[in-house]
Amino acid sequence: MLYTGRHYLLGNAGDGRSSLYLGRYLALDGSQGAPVLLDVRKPHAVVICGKRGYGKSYTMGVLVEEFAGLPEALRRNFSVIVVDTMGIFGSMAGPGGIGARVFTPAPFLSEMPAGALPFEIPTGSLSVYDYCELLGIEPLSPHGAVLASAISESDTFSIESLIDRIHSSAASPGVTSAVCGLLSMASSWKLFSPHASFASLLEPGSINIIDLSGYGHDPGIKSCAVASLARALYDVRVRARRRENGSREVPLIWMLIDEAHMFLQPDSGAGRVLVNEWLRQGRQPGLSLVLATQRPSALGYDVLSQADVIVCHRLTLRDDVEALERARPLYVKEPVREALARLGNTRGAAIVVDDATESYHVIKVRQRKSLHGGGEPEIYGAD
Ligand SMILES: Nc1ncnc2c1ncn2[C@@H]1O[C@H](COP(=O)(O)OP(=O)(O)OP(=O)(O)O)[C@@H](O)[C@H]1O
Repeated sequence: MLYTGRHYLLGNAGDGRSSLYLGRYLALDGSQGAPVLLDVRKPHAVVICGKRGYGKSYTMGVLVEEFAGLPEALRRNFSVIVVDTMGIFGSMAGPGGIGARVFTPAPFLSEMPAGALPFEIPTGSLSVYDYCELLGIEPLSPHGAVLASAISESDTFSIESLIDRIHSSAASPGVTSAVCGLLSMASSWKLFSPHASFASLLEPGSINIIDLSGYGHDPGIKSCAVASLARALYDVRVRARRRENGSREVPLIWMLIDEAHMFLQPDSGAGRVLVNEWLRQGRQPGLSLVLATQRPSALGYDVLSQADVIVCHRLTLRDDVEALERARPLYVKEPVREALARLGNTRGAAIVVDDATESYHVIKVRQRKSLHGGGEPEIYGAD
């Protein structure tokens, strides 16, 4: 939409034609003013933070809805991929949704609404270090060496073929049985396949929800899925960028990750690829990242300072406020604590800090059009 009236465009200068409508400016008296938009002509690194229940996943959903609502010709530039750790974005698929597709690992497909698709990780997309991290093996131990040697035998392997290779190797029985036991556990997750590919996530204009909530008890498995996905998508866009000349071979990717602090530990595979490749180098290949978290302090200074847009809902923990204060750009004159006080208890209210325009605003994120799956469950039978 072309915005001729007064509006605030975050992330770039322009007329708002290629932008997502986030909400409205929120005045001190609680009244709402001019529209606030986020440009999508350039890639962005966005952090959405706030304490529990004040609107992080709701705001992420608004961004996804806005992508779905872009005019077809514009929308086809993008592929939107949501890493859904809590299973709350599935309502964007199916009736009353926005045409999103849900992908989930095979063991959880039967729990999903009809139409959900299998999510598999290509075995070759992970490094030896990733497998060691996933299985809790020290890479420089005899166990790590056995695993590394089995993986390096050929580019195409299944977890089951690794087990066979290790059984027929000269490794000691103790090491063999320990590593094969761990690999059998990984095989039971039904998450890996030598023939898997992420190509279907790259359909132009598609909105894809990767529901990993089934592995609720195990953050390591989710982290491994994110590492694999993030690395493969980075490689695809880097290669496409070299060949693209006036046309789009692979859509620009917006990856949105809820509960992002789980994936940004600097010593994890997911943390390394998200920080070193997506945040530091993602602009050139056209990769945008949206990270939502309750705990901005757990993201670390590096991540907060790399973000070019920060959307901060109500926050009360000292560590989190101080983390944002440390990353506060010079153009934000007001201390974060004072700015946050202006939000009060309003759900969906947020401070938005924007590097491109070197400005910050208090906004109220717009209401969702599709059902938000993240509200608290109701209590029945109380009356
Ligand atoms: N912009 C908004 N407009 C109207 N209501 C909102 C808005 N943002 C949030 N809410 C309300 O607040 C509730 C909680 O929001 P949300 O689920 O996004 O919380 P959250 O910050 O992601 O919490 P958690 O960290 O527990 O996941 C929503 O179910 C909705 O009712």
